[in-house]
Amino acid sequence: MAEKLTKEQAQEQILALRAQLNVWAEQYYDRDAPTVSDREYDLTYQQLVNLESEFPELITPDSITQRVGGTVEDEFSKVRHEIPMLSMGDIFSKEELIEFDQRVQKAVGKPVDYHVELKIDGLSLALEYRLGKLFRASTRGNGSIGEDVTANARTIADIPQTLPEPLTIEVRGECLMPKAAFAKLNEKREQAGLQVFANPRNAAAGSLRQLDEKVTRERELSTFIYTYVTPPVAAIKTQQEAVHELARLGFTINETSIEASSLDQIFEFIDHYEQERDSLPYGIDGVVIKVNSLQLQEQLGNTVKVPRWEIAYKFAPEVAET
Ligand SMILES: NC(=O)c1cnc(N)c2cc(Br)sc12
Repeated sequence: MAEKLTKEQAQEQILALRAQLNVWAEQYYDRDAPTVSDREYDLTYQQLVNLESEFPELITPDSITQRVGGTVEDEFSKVRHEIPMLSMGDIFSKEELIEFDQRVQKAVGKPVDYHVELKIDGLSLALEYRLGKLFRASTRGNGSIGEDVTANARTIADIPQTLPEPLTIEVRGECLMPKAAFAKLNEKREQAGLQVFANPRNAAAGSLRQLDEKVTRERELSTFIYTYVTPPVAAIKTQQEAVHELARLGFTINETSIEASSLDQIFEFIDHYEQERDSLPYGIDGVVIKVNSLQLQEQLGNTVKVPRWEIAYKFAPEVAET
């Protein structure tokens, strides 16, 4: 017969089990790359449930056992994206950007203007409104099927719950955790003996995909919205106009974006933000260069996987502070 644990021993084991389960759940949800079998996860989860039932005074609201559902398999209902949430082609040099511009000019038969935007280090988010009310929020998932995170999105301060007009639209952007919120969260987690998040992107993903939206609310998430998906609005001819319309409707847009009629302007933007990156209050991992004309975006279309009208210029990974 195993010796009965003291309360201190039980507390230690409970914290360790929670930390491990949180890491596994985050891997399963944030990167769709589980490192353990469902069986190993479930056995460990059951160990925690047994310990907490033996020592109920040690149960805390943030324990993974306190989530509705609880196990990783059935946390979010699925959402089908009628218009797939595509990723983007990546480039890593100005020579490749010149090649991208040449491909675009060749395809449309003339030089084009671009809209240049920071690539935010967060996770993609789709927001659907019905008659001006937030109807549904979903993650990218695999591009066609994402998770319904509506309850969580309602806790994010800069997401409008109601639009100034009774519009039925879908918009998309990035959900992020600002660097200051990330530092504060990790400090709290370290003090509680919990696994810290590796970076703001994982912290945003882990926070948006919380089953308990009260936890999401505490995480100080924010958004930058950059795509007006549907319905097409005849008066909106360019990405720049689309972003201005998003701002008019109350969405948070990233004010650094510019229109560029030359590659030199784009190079200048890239150089500036590659240098300024550390001083920004949010994480970025590059620059997105989009053909500004929506008609030309339509004409260029997409390859099987990525649009032909936009490209992500990626910065070198940041050197982690030791
Ligand atoms: N400005 C943008 O379009 C933008 C910013 N940040 C991102 N992580 C992404 C991802 C896609 Br796909 S587009 C985009």
